[in-house]
Amino acid sequence: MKKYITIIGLGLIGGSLGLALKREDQDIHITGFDRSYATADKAYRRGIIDTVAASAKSACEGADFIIFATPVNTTVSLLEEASDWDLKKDVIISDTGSTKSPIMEAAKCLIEKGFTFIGGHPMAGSHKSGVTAAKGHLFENAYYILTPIGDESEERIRTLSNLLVPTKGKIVVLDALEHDRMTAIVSHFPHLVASSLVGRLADQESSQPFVKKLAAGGFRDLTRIASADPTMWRDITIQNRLELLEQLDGWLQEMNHVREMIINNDPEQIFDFFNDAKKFRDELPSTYEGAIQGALYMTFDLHIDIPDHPGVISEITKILAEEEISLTNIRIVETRTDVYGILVISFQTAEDRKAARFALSKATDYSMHIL
Ligand SMILES: NC(=O)C1=CN([C@@H]2O[C@H](COP(=O)(O)OP(=O)(O)OC[C@H]3O[C@@H](n4cnc5c(N)ncnc54)[C@H](O)[C@@H]3O)[C@@H](O)[C@H]2O)C=CC1
Ligand SMILES: O=C(O)C(=O)Cc1ccc(O)cc1
Repeated sequence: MKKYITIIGLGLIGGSLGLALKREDQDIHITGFDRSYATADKAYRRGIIDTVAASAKSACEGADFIIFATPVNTTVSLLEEASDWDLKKDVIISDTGSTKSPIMEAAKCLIEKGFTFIGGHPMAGSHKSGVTAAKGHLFENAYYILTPIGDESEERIRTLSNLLVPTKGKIVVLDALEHDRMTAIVSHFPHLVASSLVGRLADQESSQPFVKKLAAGGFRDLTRIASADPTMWRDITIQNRLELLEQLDGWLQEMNHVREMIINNDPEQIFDFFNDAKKFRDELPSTYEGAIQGALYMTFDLHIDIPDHPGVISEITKILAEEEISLTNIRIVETRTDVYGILVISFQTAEDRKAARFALSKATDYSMHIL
Protein backbone atom coordinates (compact mmCIF):
# COMPACT_ATOMS: atom_id res chain seq x y z
CA MET A 1 0.00 0.00 0.00
CA LYS A 2 1.30 3.46 -0.87
CA LYS A 3 2.69 5.36 2.09
CA TYR A 4 2.13 9.09 2.31
CA ILE A 5 5.04 10.83 3.97
CA THR A 6 5.29 14.50 4.82
CA ILE A 7 8.52 16.32 5.52
CA ILE A 8 8.35 19.78 7.05
CA GLY A 9 11.62 21.69 6.58
CA LEU A 10 13.49 20.71 3.42
CA GLY A 11 17.03 21.72 4.34
CA LEU A 12 20.08 19.51 4.79
CA ILE A 13 18.35 16.93 6.98
CA GLY A 14 14.80 17.03 5.58
CA GLY A 15 16.21 16.94 2.04
CA SER A 16 18.64 14.11 2.82
CA LEU A 17 15.86 12.12 4.46
CA GLY A 18 13.64 12.55 1.40
CA LEU A 19 16.47 11.41 -0.89
CA ALA A 20 17.27 8.45 1.36
CA LEU A 21 13.66 7.30 1.58
CA LYS A 22 13.33 7.49 -2.19
CA ARG A 23 16.50 5.48 -2.85
CA GLU A 24 14.74 2.18 -2.46
CA ASP A 25 11.87 1.23 -4.61
CA GLN A 26 9.27 1.85 -1.95
CA ASP A 27 5.75 2.78 -2.92
CA ILE A 28 5.87 6.19 -1.28
CA HIS A 29 4.69 9.68 -1.96
CA ILE A 30 6.51 12.54 -0.25
CA THR A 31 4.82 15.85 0.34
CA GLY A 32 7.10 18.66 1.44
CA PHE A 33 6.66 22.03 3.00
CA ASP A 34 9.27 24.67 3.70
CA ARG A 35 8.67 28.23 4.79
CA SER A 36 10.94 29.19 1.88
CA TYR A 37 9.10 28.47 -1.35
CA ALA A 38 12.41 28.57 -3.26
CA THR A 39 13.68 25.71 -1.05
CA ALA A 40 10.55 23.63 -1.55
CA ASP A 41 10.78 24.24 -5.29
CA LYS A 42 14.42 23.12 -5.32
CA ALA A 43 13.47 19.99 -3.38
CA TYR A 44 10.77 19.24 -5.94
CA ARG A 45 13.13 19.81 -8.89
CA ARG A 46 15.73 17.49 -7.30
CA GLY A 47 13.08 14.79 -6.96
CA ILE A 48 13.27 14.86 -3.16
CA ILE A 49 9.54 15.44 -2.85
CA ASP A 50 6.61 14.63 -5.11
CA THR A 51 4.33 17.49 -4.06
CA VAL A 52 4.95 20.98 -2.71
CA ALA A 53 2.34 21.87 -0.09
CA ALA A 54 1.01 25.36 0.49
CA SER A 55 1.21 25.15 4.28
CA ALA A 56 2.51 22.88 7.03
CA LYS A 57 -1.08 22.11 8.00
CA SER A 58 -2.17 21.05 4.50
CA ALA A 59 1.04 19.02 4.12
CA CYS A 60 0.31 17.06 7.30
CA GLU A 61 -3.39 16.36 6.96
CA GLY A 62 -3.66 13.04 5.12
CA ALA A 63 -0.11 11.87 5.86
CA ASP A 64 0.74 8.41 7.25
CA PHE A 65 4.10 9.69 8.53
CA ILE A 66 5.10 13.26 9.35
CA ILE A 67 8.71 14.24 9.97
CA PHE A 68 9.60 17.70 11.22
CA ALA A 69 13.12 18.66 10.09
CA THR A 70 13.07 22.28 11.18
CA PRO A 71 15.31 24.05 13.74
CA VAL A 72 14.36 22.71 17.17
CA ASN A 73 12.57 25.80 18.53
CA THR A 74 10.47 25.91 15.35
CA THR A 75 9.69 22.20 15.75
CA VAL A 76 8.40 22.87 19.27
CA SER A 77 6.04 25.59 17.96
CA LEU A 78 4.90 23.47 15.02
CA LEU A 79 4.13 20.47 17.25
CA GLU A 80 1.97 22.68 19.45
CA GLU A 81 0.13 24.02 16.36
CA ALA A 82 -0.25 20.52 14.91
CA SER A 83 -2.41 19.36 17.80
CA ASP A 84 -5.22 21.48 16.25
CA TRP A 85 -4.77 20.04 12.77
CA ASP A 86 -7.00 17.39 11.28
CA LEU A 87 -4.40 14.61 11.22
CA LYS A 88 -4.97 10.97 10.30
CA LYS A 89 -5.84 8.96 13.39
CA ASP A 90 -3.01 6.45 12.99
CA VAL A 91 -0.35 8.87 11.73
CA ILE A 92 3.19 8.45 13.13
CA ILE A 93 4.84 11.80 13.82
CA SER A 94 8.57 12.20 14.29
CA ASP A 95 11.31 14.83 14.00
CA THR A 96 15.04 15.04 13.38
CA GLY A 97 15.98 17.58 16.06
CA SER A 98 19.36 17.54 17.78
CA THR A 99 17.67 17.91 21.19
CA LYS A 100 14.95 15.67 22.48
CA SER A 101 13.50 16.55 25.91
CA PRO A 102 11.82 19.89 25.00
CA ILE A 103 10.51 18.31 21.80
CA MET A 104 9.07 15.34 23.69
CA GLU A 105 7.49 17.81 26.11
CA ALA A 106 5.91 19.78 23.24
CA ALA A 107 4.68 16.55 21.64
CA LYS A 108 2.58 15.80 24.72
CA CYS A 109 -0.27 17.89 23.29
CA LEU A 110 -0.35 15.52 20.30
CA ILE A 111 -0.06 12.44 22.45
CA GLU A 112 -2.92 13.63 24.66
CA LYS A 113 -5.05 13.68 21.51
CA GLY A 114 -4.17 10.04 20.85
CA PHE A 115 -1.51 10.58 18.16
CA THR A 116 1.80 8.72 18.07
CA PHE A 117 4.91 10.83 18.42
CA ILE A 118 8.34 9.20 18.41
CA GLY A 119 11.28 11.60 18.66
CA GLY A 120 14.07 11.09 16.14
CA HIS A 121 17.64 12.26 15.70
CA PRO A 122 19.85 11.05 12.89
CA MET A 123 23.33 11.58 14.32
CA ALA A 124 24.91 12.61 11.06
CA GLY A 125 25.10 15.90 9.33
CA SER A 126 27.45 18.60 8.31
CA HIS A 127 28.38 22.19 8.94
CA LYS A 128 26.65 22.89 5.63
CA SER A 129 22.94 23.51 5.61
CA GLY A 130 20.16 23.90 3.10
CA VAL A 131 18.61 21.68 0.47
CA THR A 132 21.56 22.03 -1.91
CA ALA A 133 23.78 20.20 0.61
CA ALA A 134 21.29 17.30 0.99
CA LYS A 135 22.63 13.83 0.21
CA GLY A 136 20.86 10.49 0.09
CA HIS A 137 23.75 8.70 1.80
CA LEU A 138 24.10 11.19 4.67
CA PHE A 139 22.77 8.84 7.36
CA GLU A 140 24.49 5.64 6.20
CA ASN A 141 26.07 3.85 9.16
CA ALA A 142 25.28 6.71 11.52
CA TYR A 143 23.24 6.14 14.67
CA TYR A 144 19.64 7.13 14.17
CA ILE A 145 18.23 7.66 17.65
CA LEU A 146 14.54 7.23 18.42
CA THR A 147 13.04 8.50 21.67
CA PRO A 148 9.57 7.05 22.20
CA ILE A 149 7.43 8.57 24.91
CA GLY A 150 7.56 5.48 27.09
CA ASP A 151 4.29 3.69 26.59
CA GLU A 152 4.60 3.65 22.81
CA SER A 153 3.83 0.20 21.47
CA GLU A 154 6.71 -1.81 20.05
CA GLU A 155 4.71 -2.18 16.87
CA ARG A 156 4.61 1.60 16.23
CA ILE A 157 8.36 1.92 16.85
CA ARG A 158 8.92 -0.97 14.45
CA THR A 159 6.73 0.70 11.80
CA LEU A 160 8.79 3.90 11.99
CA SER A 161 12.07 1.95 12.05
CA ASN A 162 10.99 0.04 8.94
CA LEU A 163 10.24 3.28 7.15
CA LEU A 164 13.75 4.49 7.99
CA VAL A 165 15.53 1.35 6.74
CA PRO A 166 16.57 2.99 3.43
CA THR A 167 18.55 5.62 5.37
CA LYS A 168 20.90 2.74 6.30
CA GLY A 169 21.26 4.32 9.71
CA LYS A 170 21.62 2.25 12.87
CA ILE A 171 18.42 2.69 14.83
CA VAL A 172 18.85 2.94 18.59
CA VAL A 173 16.08 3.62 21.12
CA LEU A 174 17.04 5.97 23.96
CA ASP A 175 15.41 7.97 26.70
CA ALA A 176 15.15 11.67 25.76
CA LEU A 177 17.01 12.94 28.86
CA GLU A 178 19.78 10.42 28.34
CA HIS A 179 19.98 11.53 24.70
CA ASP A 180 20.34 15.19 25.67
CA ARG A 181 23.03 14.42 28.24
CA MET A 182 25.10 12.41 25.77
CA THR A 183 24.71 14.79 22.84
CA ALA A 184 25.75 17.68 25.13
CA ILE A 185 29.03 15.81 25.71
CA VAL A 186 29.85 14.75 22.17
CA SER A 187 28.16 17.37 20.03
CA HIS A 188 26.60 20.44 21.65
CA PHE A 189 29.40 21.41 24.04
CA PRO A 190 32.19 20.74 21.50
CA HIS A 191 30.28 23.08 19.21
CA LEU A 192 30.43 25.86 21.81
CA VAL A 193 34.15 25.25 22.22
CA ALA A 194 34.74 25.38 18.45
CA SER A 195 32.87 28.68 18.15
CA SER A 196 34.75 30.07 21.18
CA LEU A 197 38.10 29.15 19.67
CA VAL A 198 37.16 31.01 16.51
CA GLY A 199 36.02 33.92 18.69
CA ARG A 200 39.43 33.97 20.42
CA LEU A 201 41.14 34.11 17.03
CA ALA A 202 38.85 36.93 15.88
CA ASP A 203 39.50 38.91 19.09
CA GLN A 204 43.24 38.72 18.66
CA GLU A 205 43.33 39.34 14.95
CA SER A 206 43.61 43.12 15.18
CA SER A 207 46.82 42.87 17.21
CA GLN A 208 48.09 39.91 15.14
CA PRO A 209 46.81 40.51 11.59
CA PHE A 210 48.86 37.64 10.10
CA VAL A 211 47.50 35.04 12.53
CA LYS A 212 44.44 34.28 10.38
CA LYS A 213 46.66 33.14 7.54
CA LEU A 214 48.42 30.72 9.89
CA ALA A 215 45.17 29.14 11.00
CA ALA A 216 45.52 25.93 9.03
CA GLY A 217 45.47 22.19 9.69
CA GLY A 218 44.63 21.52 13.32
CA PHE A 219 42.81 24.79 13.91
CA ARG A 220 40.65 24.25 10.87
CA ASP A 221 39.93 20.61 11.81
CA LEU A 222 39.01 21.59 15.33
CA THR A 223 36.75 24.46 14.32
CA ARG A 224 35.08 23.18 11.12
CA ILE A 225 31.75 22.86 12.89
CA ALA A 226 31.80 26.56 13.84
CA SER A 227 30.76 27.20 10.20
CA ALA A 228 27.37 25.58 10.86
CA ASP A 229 24.06 27.42 10.78
CA PRO A 230 23.74 29.86 13.74
CA THR A 231 19.93 29.55 13.95
CA MET A 232 20.15 25.80 14.40
CA TRP A 233 22.85 26.10 17.08
CA ARG A 234 21.09 28.96 18.86
CA ASP A 235 18.04 26.74 19.24
CA ILE A 236 20.06 23.71 20.38
CA THR A 237 21.91 25.82 22.97
CA ILE A 238 18.66 27.24 24.34
CA GLN A 239 17.00 23.82 24.51
CA ASN A 240 19.91 21.97 26.11
CA ARG A 241 21.14 24.77 28.38
CA LEU A 242 21.15 22.82 31.65
CA GLU A 243 23.30 20.03 30.24
CA LEU A 244 25.52 22.64 28.61
CA LEU A 245 26.01 24.47 31.90
CA GLU A 246 27.03 21.18 33.48
CA GLN A 247 29.55 20.53 30.70
CA LEU A 248 30.83 24.08 30.97
CA ASP A 249 31.47 23.71 34.72
CA GLY A 250 33.45 20.54 34.07
CA TRP A 251 35.38 22.25 31.30
CA LEU A 252 36.27 25.25 33.49
CA GLN A 253 37.62 22.82 36.09
CA GLU A 254 39.54 20.98 33.41
CA MET A 255 41.01 24.26 32.11
CA ASN A 256 42.11 25.12 35.64
CA HIS A 257 43.95 21.79 35.79
CA VAL A 258 45.56 22.59 32.46
CA ARG A 259 46.54 25.99 33.82
CA GLU A 260 48.13 24.43 36.90
CA MET A 261 49.93 21.94 34.71
CA ILE A 262 51.43 24.73 32.62
CA ILE A 263 52.43 26.67 35.73
CA ASN A 264 54.07 23.52 37.18
CA ASN A 265 55.95 23.02 33.91
CA ASP A 266 56.59 19.38 34.78
CA PRO A 267 57.54 17.54 31.54
CA GLU A 268 56.23 14.22 32.83
CA GLN A 269 52.84 15.64 33.77
CA ILE A 270 52.57 17.43 30.43
CA PHE A 271 53.50 14.25 28.57
CA ASP A 272 50.88 12.27 30.49
CA PHE A 273 48.22 14.87 29.69
CA PHE A 274 48.77 14.49 25.95
CA ASN A 275 49.43 10.77 26.12
CA ASP A 276 46.24 9.99 28.05
CA ALA A 277 44.19 11.99 25.57
CA LYS A 278 45.91 10.32 22.62
CA LYS A 279 45.28 6.84 24.01
CA PHE A 280 41.61 7.55 24.65
CA ARG A 281 41.13 9.28 21.29
CA ASP A 282 42.86 6.45 19.40
CA GLU A 283 40.60 3.93 21.07
CA LEU A 284 37.34 5.69 20.28
CA PRO A 285 35.19 3.24 18.37
CA SER A 286 35.08 4.11 14.71
CA THR A 287 31.54 4.65 13.46
CA TYR A 288 31.56 1.08 12.25
CA GLU A 289 33.60 -0.77 14.84
CA GLY A 290 31.26 0.70 17.43
CA ALA A 291 28.26 -0.71 15.65
CA ILE A 292 25.72 -2.12 17.98
CA GLN A 293 24.19 -5.50 17.69
CA GLY A 294 21.30 -5.41 15.31
CA ALA A 295 22.82 -2.71 13.14
CA LEU A 296 20.81 -2.57 9.97
CA TYR A 297 23.64 -2.15 7.56
CA MET A 298 27.35 -1.89 7.81
CA THR A 299 30.14 -0.93 5.46
CA PHE A 300 33.78 -0.29 6.20
CA ASP A 301 34.89 3.07 4.87
CA LEU A 302 38.36 4.37 4.26
CA HIS A 303 38.73 8.15 3.95
CA ILE A 304 41.64 9.26 1.79
CA ASP A 305 42.81 12.87 1.50
CA ILE A 306 43.46 13.29 -2.18
CA PRO A 307 45.14 16.10 -4.08
CA ASP A 308 42.98 17.84 -6.61
CA HIS A 309 44.40 16.55 -9.88
CA PRO A 310 43.05 14.24 -12.53
CA GLY A 311 44.01 10.59 -12.46
CA VAL A 312 44.11 10.15 -8.67
CA ILE A 313 40.96 8.05 -8.50
CA SER A 314 42.06 5.74 -11.31
CA GLU A 315 45.49 5.43 -9.65
CA ILE A 316 43.81 4.30 -6.40
CA THR A 317 41.33 1.91 -8.00
CA LYS A 318 44.17 0.40 -10.07
CA ILE A 319 46.18 -0.35 -6.92
CA LEU A 320 43.14 -2.02 -5.33
CA ALA A 321 42.39 -4.01 -8.49
CA GLU A 322 45.98 -5.24 -8.64
CA GLU A 323 45.65 -6.49 -5.06
CA GLU A 324 42.25 -8.03 -5.93
CA ILE A 325 40.49 -6.06 -3.22
CA SER A 326 36.84 -5.39 -4.06
CA LEU A 327 35.14 -2.21 -3.06
CA THR A 328 31.42 -1.65 -2.68
CA ASN A 329 31.23 2.11 -3.14
CA ILE A 330 33.43 5.04 -3.98
CA ARG A 331 32.62 8.71 -3.63
CA ILE A 332 34.19 12.10 -3.17
CA VAL A 333 33.07 14.20 -0.22
CA GLU A 334 34.16 17.61 0.90
CA THR A 335 32.56 17.80 4.28
CA ARG A 336 35.51 17.36 6.64
CA THR A 337 37.79 20.11 5.50
CA ASP A 338 37.95 22.47 2.60
CA VAL A 339 41.69 22.06 2.07
CA TYR A 340 41.70 18.63 0.41
CA GLY A 341 39.18 16.53 -1.41
CA ILE A 342 38.31 13.37 0.45
CA LEU A 343 37.76 10.12 -1.35
CA VAL A 344 35.66 7.64 0.60
CA ILE A 345 35.97 4.01 -0.42
CA SER A 346 33.64 1.46 1.16
CA PHE A 347 34.50 -2.19 1.62
CA GLN A 348 32.41 -5.14 2.63
CA THR A 349 34.65 -6.28 5.47
CA ALA A 350 37.12 -4.79 7.93
CA GLU A 351 39.77 -7.15 6.48
CA ASP A 352 39.30 -5.73 2.97
CA ARG A 353 39.63 -2.23 4.33
CA LYS A 354 42.79 -3.12 6.23
CA ALA A 355 44.32 -4.75 3.13
CA ALA A 356 43.41 -1.69 1.06
CA ARG A 357 44.96 0.67 3.56
CA PHE A 358 48.13 -1.39 3.60
CA ALA A 359 48.35 -1.56 -0.22
CA LEU A 360 47.71 2.18 -0.61
CA SER A 361 50.17 3.14 2.10
CA LYS A 362 52.89 1.15 0.28
CA ALA A 363 52.12 2.69 -3.09
CA THR A 364 51.19 6.31 -2.22
CA ASP A 365 51.74 8.89 0.48
CA TYR A 366 48.09 9.92 0.81
CA SER A 367 46.77 10.38 4.36
CA MET A 368 44.11 7.84 5.24
CA HIS A 369 41.60 7.87 8.07
CA ILE A 370 39.00 5.57 9.52
CA LEU A 371 36.37 7.70 11.23
N1 LIG B 1 22.73 20.03 10.35
C1 LIG B 1 23.03 18.90 10.94
O1 LIG B 1 24.17 18.47 10.85
C2 LIG B 1 21.99 18.17 11.72
C3 LIG B 1 20.80 18.77 12.07
N2 LIG B 1 19.86 18.08 12.77
C4 LIG B 1 18.60 18.71 13.16
O2 LIG B 1 17.73 18.65 12.03
C5 LIG B 1 16.93 19.84 11.95
C6 LIG B 1 17.14 20.50 10.60
O3 LIG B 1 18.49 20.88 10.46
P1 LIG B 1 19.11 21.22 9.03
O4 LIG B 1 18.43 20.44 7.99
O5 LIG B 1 20.57 21.10 9.19
O6 LIG B 1 18.74 22.74 8.89
P2 LIG B 1 18.57 23.56 7.52
O7 LIG B 1 18.74 24.97 7.89
O8 LIG B 1 19.41 23.00 6.45
O9 LIG B 1 17.04 23.27 7.16
C7 LIG B 1 15.97 23.71 7.94
C8 LIG B 1 14.84 24.04 6.98
O10 LIG B 1 13.69 24.35 7.76
C9 LIG B 1 13.02 25.42 7.12
N3 LIG B 1 12.14 26.06 8.07
C10 LIG B 1 12.46 26.90 9.09
N4 LIG B 1 11.35 27.28 9.74
C11 LIG B 1 10.30 26.67 9.13
C12 LIG B 1 8.91 26.66 9.34
N5 LIG B 1 8.34 27.38 10.30
N6 LIG B 1 8.15 25.90 8.51
C13 LIG B 1 8.68 25.19 7.51
N7 LIG B 1 10.02 25.17 7.25
C14 LIG B 1 10.81 25.90 8.06
C15 LIG B 1 14.13 26.31 6.61
O11 LIG B 1 13.68 27.16 5.57
C16 LIG B 1 15.14 25.26 6.13
O12 LIG B 1 14.95 24.94 4.75
C17 LIG B 1 17.31 20.67 13.16
O13 LIG B 1 16.38 20.45 14.17
C18 LIG B 1 18.67 20.17 13.56
O14 LIG B 1 18.86 20.30 14.96
C19 LIG B 1 20.03 16.76 13.10
C20 LIG B 1 21.18 16.11 12.73
C21 LIG B 1 22.26 16.78 12.05
O1 LIG C 1 29.29 18.33 11.09
C1 LIG C 1 29.41 17.51 11.99
O2 LIG C 1 30.45 16.85 12.16
C2 LIG C 1 28.30 17.26 12.93
O3 LIG C 1 28.54 16.94 14.07
C3 LIG C 1 26.95 17.41 12.39
C4 LIG C 1 25.84 17.21 13.37
C5 LIG C 1 25.24 18.33 13.88
C6 LIG C 1 24.16 18.21 14.73
C7 LIG C 1 23.70 16.96 15.06
O4 LIG C 1 22.65 16.88 15.88
C8 LIG C 1 24.29 15.82 14.56
C9 LIG C 1 25.37 15.94 13.69
